[in-house]
Amino acid sequence: MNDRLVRHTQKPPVRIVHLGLGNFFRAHQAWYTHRANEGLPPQEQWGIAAFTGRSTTVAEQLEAQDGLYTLVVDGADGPSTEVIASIVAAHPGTDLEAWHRHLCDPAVAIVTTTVTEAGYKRGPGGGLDLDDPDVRADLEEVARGRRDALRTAPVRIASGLQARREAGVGGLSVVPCDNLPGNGPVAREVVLAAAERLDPALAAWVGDNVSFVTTAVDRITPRPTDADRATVRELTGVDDPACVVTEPFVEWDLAGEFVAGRPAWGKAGAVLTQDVRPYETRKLWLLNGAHSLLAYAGSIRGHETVADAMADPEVAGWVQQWWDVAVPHLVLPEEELRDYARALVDRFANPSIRHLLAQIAADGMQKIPVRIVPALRAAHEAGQDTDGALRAVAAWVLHARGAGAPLTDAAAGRARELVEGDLPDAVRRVLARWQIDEALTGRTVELAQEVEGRR
Ligand SMILES: NC(=O)c1ccc[n+]([C@@H]2O[C@H](COP(=O)([O-])OP(=O)(O)OC[C@H]3O[C@@H](n4cnc5c(N)ncnc54)[C@H](O)[C@@H]3O)[C@@H](O)[C@H]2O)c1
Ligand SMILES: O=P(O)(O)OC[C@@H](O)[C@@H](O)[C@H](O)[C@H](O)CO
Repeated sequence: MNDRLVRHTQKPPVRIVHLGLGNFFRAHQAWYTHRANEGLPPQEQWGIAAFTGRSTTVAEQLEAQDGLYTLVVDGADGPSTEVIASIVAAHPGTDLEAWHRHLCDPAVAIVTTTVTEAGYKRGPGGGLDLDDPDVRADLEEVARGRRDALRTAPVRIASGLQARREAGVGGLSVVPCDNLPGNGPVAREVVLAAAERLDPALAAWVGDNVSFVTTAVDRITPRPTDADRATVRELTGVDDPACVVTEPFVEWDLAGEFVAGRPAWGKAGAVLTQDVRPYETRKLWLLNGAHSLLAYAGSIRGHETVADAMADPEVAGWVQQWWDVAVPHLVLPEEELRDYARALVDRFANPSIRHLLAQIAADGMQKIPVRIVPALRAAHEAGQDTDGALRAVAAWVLHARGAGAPLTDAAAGRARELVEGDLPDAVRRVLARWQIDEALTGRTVELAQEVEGRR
């Protein structure tokens, strides 16, 4: 029998709890933790108890193989495989009993999250969206003294911290790992707002005992396919339904205090720094901004994946034009930024990474304002050409009107309202919502027609 996915050594203790057990977490934070654990006796290692958002599938798959899974790293040198052993317990997000139990464990020092940008449940002003039906349902649930059916990340974390405070086991650090600027302060604000509603004394305790670390994260990790699973079978002889395929490039920058300790992530190349902002903004604008442009304009042109869209010279030219708008408004040295962009061309073209544009297209209402609009505004104010950025906005308007990848957005209703009617009216409303000079309406309409006309 092939015992590749059987644990031969003692499991490390749970010291990290993760919310959002998806593909990226398994390619990134779990990989860094696995590498940091290497060479340490099991008792000194950091084990992770990971929770899905709600579904049970990945948790069941991982539990069936003792938390072990195959990570395939695929790039120019061909694929290599590694069994990752840092996840020691996997739970469906609906298992609130396990969630609270782990958070009361004095050995647990860190909560990491990958719950998507929309998962932080921010309202138009940036704070916790108290009008969100799921947030309201969660707050009503806790008001009734119940903790066993919570759905949203902010209330789940606040409720876990409440249990921890009641258990008297001290503070911990929350480490959000989603692509949004200032993810530490964002997580702090929504968790504190939820804690305040649970109990003002809890909010004060969180303020004094819980730190929120800001991170910039990078590793392109698409949703695995049946073909990926077949590749793992060929390479290892094992059928691993929980396998993940990722690229060789990996980056993690972290700034903030770890009040109860952390793994030696630096051993695996993570950068512990004072300020992640220059790296975070570079990545968010150049990588994620280009991804969003590709997702909308590329899918309208009939492409299915990032690599397909980048093979279309016209679309690749649009990406370069976006970088030309963004680069002058980033703070790192221009040569370093141009090198990063050149490397992105190869990363995007990696044929082994089938990254679906439809997956990246999700939640544009949350993403465009943070990855495209700030550079657009800065370029416009400086009197520079903004076409590269405006095209992304134009393509999103078309997408929200039904072109290209299907609209999947936590704010889909609001998006549809914004873009209904004549195209110029739709563009005008979108520019107003994102505080972009309405004088750019005519040019945005022309760029939309250009993208659409070449569908
Ligand atoms: N995939 C990547 O290449 C990549 C790279 C960098 C950062 N990220 C960040 O990680 C996030 C997740 O990406 P992924 O590829 O792992 O996606 P995924 O779909 O594989 O996993 C997402 C996980 O988050 C959970 N989730 C979704 N919405 C939630 C919510 N509202 N509340 C709580 N949990 C929720 C899901 O149930 C799932 O467990 C992205 O949105 C992005 O912010 C991804
Ligand atoms: O949902 P998003 O857009 O935040 O993420 C989709 C991709 O752009 C993203 O996952 C990148 O692959 C990743 O950010 C690379 O590090």
